[in-house]
Amino acid sequence: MEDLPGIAITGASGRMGQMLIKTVVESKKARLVGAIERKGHDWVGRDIGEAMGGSALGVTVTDEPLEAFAKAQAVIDFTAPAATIEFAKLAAQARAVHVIGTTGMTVEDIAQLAPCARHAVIVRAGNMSLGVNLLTQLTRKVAEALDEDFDIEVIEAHHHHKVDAPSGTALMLGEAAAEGRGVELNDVADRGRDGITGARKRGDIGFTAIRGGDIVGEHDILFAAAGERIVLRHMATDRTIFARGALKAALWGQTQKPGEYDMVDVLGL
Ligand SMILES: NC(=O)c1ccc[n+]([C@@H]2O[C@H](COP(=O)([O-])OP(=O)(O)OC[C@H]3O[C@@H](n4cnc5c(N)ncnc54)[C@H](O)[C@@H]3O)[C@@H](O)[C@H]2O)c1
Ligand SMILES: O=C(O)C1=N[C@H](C(=O)O)CCC1
Repeated sequence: MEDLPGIAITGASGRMGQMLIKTVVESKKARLVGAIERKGHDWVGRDIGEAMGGSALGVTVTDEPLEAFAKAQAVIDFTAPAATIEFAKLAAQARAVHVIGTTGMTVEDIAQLAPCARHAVIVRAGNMSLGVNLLTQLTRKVAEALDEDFDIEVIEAHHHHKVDAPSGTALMLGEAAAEGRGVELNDVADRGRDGITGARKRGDIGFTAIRGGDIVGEHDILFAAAGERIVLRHMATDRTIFARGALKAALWGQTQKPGEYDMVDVLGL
């Protein structure tokens, strides 16, 4: 048991944090060594298992990430952009693999990860599921095969707590479609239409975000032309798909050289 890679989970009380704790505890390939929450959170100082309403797991929730990371071989981090940038620096210091599921990071945020990736492995993806990462490949292929007579729209739906839009997954799919077309997503993305927008611009990739109830995550890539439409769809019904992918990335990262990777690397797609 002591030989198994030790995993620290940030944002331990969150929707994904709790799912990750369960996934690591149930795994025969890893052990839970740390649970981190933000300063002032009422779970700090409590056993994580008891705080989650179950039996004690022998891991106390801490607000001192570096202490927890120093005991870990990997950190799995589904929190918020500002927290993730700080965690990247600390994971690099601790030489721990940093698996980042956090979405809503800006280009400037992401640029701050590069110096950390000189010292430690970083695996980052807006979606850690096998299905979505496979779908990015299909999206690229379909976009490559069709010309701009087909309008591309990415439509996503998530629960009403989600704070960022478009979702990280929608942006991954948009990137894949843009790559297939041989264009830069930044040059063609049409986000947040409202009012008299004018007619749709040929070649644009549009994004629509729906927020409601407890939707785990749904993504459609629509290719719409005169007289026909193709729709590629992924529907997540359970957050375990993200947690399992993240744990797979943490284990995969143990044998990699420092650098930045994504789930396509992990899954070998
Ligand atoms: N990549 C994926 O596959 C995937 C899947 C699901 C969610 N996500 C992303 O993961 C993130 C979290 O989603 P969620 O639904 O679990 O949100 P959540 O709000 O339920 O959880 C976030 C947690 O992070 C904690 N946190 C914030 N700042 C912190 C800090 N400085 N130190 C320690 N903890 C801190 C919060 O207290 C909270 O417990 C979002 O960005 C979401 O989009 C990604
Ligand atoms: O619940 C969330 O938040 C999710 N975020 C990711 C995204 O932004 O795409 C993955 C799906 C769930």
